[in-house]
Amino acid sequence: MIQLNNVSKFYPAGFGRVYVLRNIDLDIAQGEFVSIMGPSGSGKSTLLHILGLLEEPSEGEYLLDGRPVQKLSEKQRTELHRTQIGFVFQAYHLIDELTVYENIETPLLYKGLSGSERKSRVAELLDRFNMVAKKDLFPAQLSGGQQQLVGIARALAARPTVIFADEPTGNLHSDQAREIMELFLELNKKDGVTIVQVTHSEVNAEYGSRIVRLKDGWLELEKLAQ
Ligand SMILES: Nc1ncnc2c1ncn2[C@@H]1O[C@H](COP(=O)(O)OP(=O)(O)OP(=O)(O)O)[C@@H](O)[C@H]1O
Repeated sequence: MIQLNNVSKFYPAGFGRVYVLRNIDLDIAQGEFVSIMGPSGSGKSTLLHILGLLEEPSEGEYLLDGRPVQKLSEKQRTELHRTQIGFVFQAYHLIDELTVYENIETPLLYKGLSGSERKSRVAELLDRFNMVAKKDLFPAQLSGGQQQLVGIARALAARPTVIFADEPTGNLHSDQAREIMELFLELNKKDGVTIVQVTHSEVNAEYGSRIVRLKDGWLELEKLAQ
């Protein structure tokens, strides 16, 4: 589903370049749950942003479902983003002025769905995440864990095939973090959503079926499971 071939990312620095990612080869199959780990500054978020089409590689090729992403037009890429990809951020990135309901509905406004279809999708997510009673509250009136649930519900609203999550539990207590990880596991196992998460936590990483590690922008060789 996801294939990176020799992908690098660099930024200009003085007369040279500073490399953030170097010669990354990575294959992720549909239905996998992959955890990306590595020290601070090793390039994890940059890699996730490239995978989630939020940034472009400087070199190399990214194939998503066999299609070379760099060759797509801006319009095709936006379309792909809206239909296939959900992104979950550590800091939630909810819209403060919108209610829980409206935040979850936002990605659906661009999809040309009927009002009743939108309503039923949001209702289904509110129900699944036990947030029905909170639907008219604003993000500031929720706990961190609840805000992240809304962030995930929003990411799922358009029924993406893959979720990219950048330290989704980084701001949460361990109980809330466990709840989010259990939810990811369920989405992966039951709904077949491919999940790629960046995490600093070994405990969270173990929820994934595979852990890939970055160091100084290099992908370390994967150890085979015992
Ligand atoms: N726009 C930019 N210009 C120059 N350097 C950048 C830019 N964006 C990121 N970097 C550098 O790229 C490196 C990797 O950043 P990245 O956020 O991907 O790391 P990370 O592994 O996610 O770190 P953390 O765990 O601390 O979030 C960092 O050294 C950072 O300073």
